Amino acid sequence: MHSLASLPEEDTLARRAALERQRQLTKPEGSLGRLEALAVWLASWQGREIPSLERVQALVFVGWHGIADKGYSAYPAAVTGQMLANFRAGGAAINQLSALGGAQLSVVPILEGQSTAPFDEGPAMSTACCLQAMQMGFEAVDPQAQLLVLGEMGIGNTSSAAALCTLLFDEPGELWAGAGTGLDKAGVARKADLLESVRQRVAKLNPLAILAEVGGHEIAAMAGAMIAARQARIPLLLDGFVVCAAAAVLQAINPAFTAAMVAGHRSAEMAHTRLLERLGLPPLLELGLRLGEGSGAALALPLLRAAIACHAGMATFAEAGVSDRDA
Ligand SMILES: Cc1cc2ncn([C@H]3O[C@H](COP(=O)(O)O)[C@@H](O)[C@H]3O)c2cc1C
Ligand SMILES: O=C(O)c1cccnc1
Repeated sequence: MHSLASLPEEDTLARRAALERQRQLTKPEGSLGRLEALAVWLASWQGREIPSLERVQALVFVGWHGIADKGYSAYPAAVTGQMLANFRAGGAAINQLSALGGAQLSVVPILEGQSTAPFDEGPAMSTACCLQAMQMGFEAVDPQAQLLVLGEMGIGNTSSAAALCTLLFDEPGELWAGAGTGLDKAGVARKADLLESVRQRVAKLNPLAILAEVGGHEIAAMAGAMIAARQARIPLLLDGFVVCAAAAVLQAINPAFTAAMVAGHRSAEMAHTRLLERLGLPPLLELGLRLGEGSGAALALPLLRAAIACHAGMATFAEAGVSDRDA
């Protein structure tokens, strides 16, 4: 996975060309708002003045969590494997939304049949296991993809993601505990206690050690995929709280990671707002989703397509014979 200390930069020439093109298109400067920035962002990471989204990859990683047997999710741990079958049969939300957004979906179980250890007792994963899961994610990325959408499935993984945030930012667990699949108030309070006890138990660790300590296999795989994408300069569309927690691990290693990321949506999971602020990423959509699977990112894909459609298809002032403001 090479060094994470130096990451490839965006293509500043492509960026400048895209900015210049935006200036010449037949609209008041800035009038397409974030669509303009999205087109320029895609151009700068794809390294071309006019970006393309013909080849979009959606990767959903599935992981099994030891903590899921301890009542921190509203649903039983068995749902993880059952949903894996549902993804394969085409029956999950992400199957519909990735098809609608024009993404090629792959579902990748990470260390199937092997749960992480419950992190209330000790480390969730060994370092070797964490690296293995990261490697699986790394290798799942299509090097030719023009954009990557990541998603996850794993009952218990909002506890894992919240524990990651608690340790990465060294903040009280109650700031990061949310309802996940639908815990009630008492359930969320118990989840906050879990996070706080982990914070007391675990000494200050580096970000990768934190990932092994409280992460899930699918979260480690997402981190690996994010590294692969970044090293290939593939821009990344983020989903909800759990995907963003994987991104936070990388941001803690190198803050430059987030430059190639856009947040597809703000999830209804309470702490996602706080996490997006920490990542410095304003969300594109806010629809009250709290599903995961990459659903919120897939839903934002048509916005990126709209940005490119305008960027690529609009006439310039010169082409259309329309007077520019200084004329
Ligand atoms: C049927 C079903 C489908 C899902 N698809 C995603 N999740 C989401 O819920 C889980 C995290 O929430 P918690 O930490 O509360 O368990 C993850 O699997 C996540 O992807 C689902 C959950 C369920 C029940
Ligand atoms: O925001 C998310 O990613 C999320 C929220 C609830 C359940 N699973 C995922």
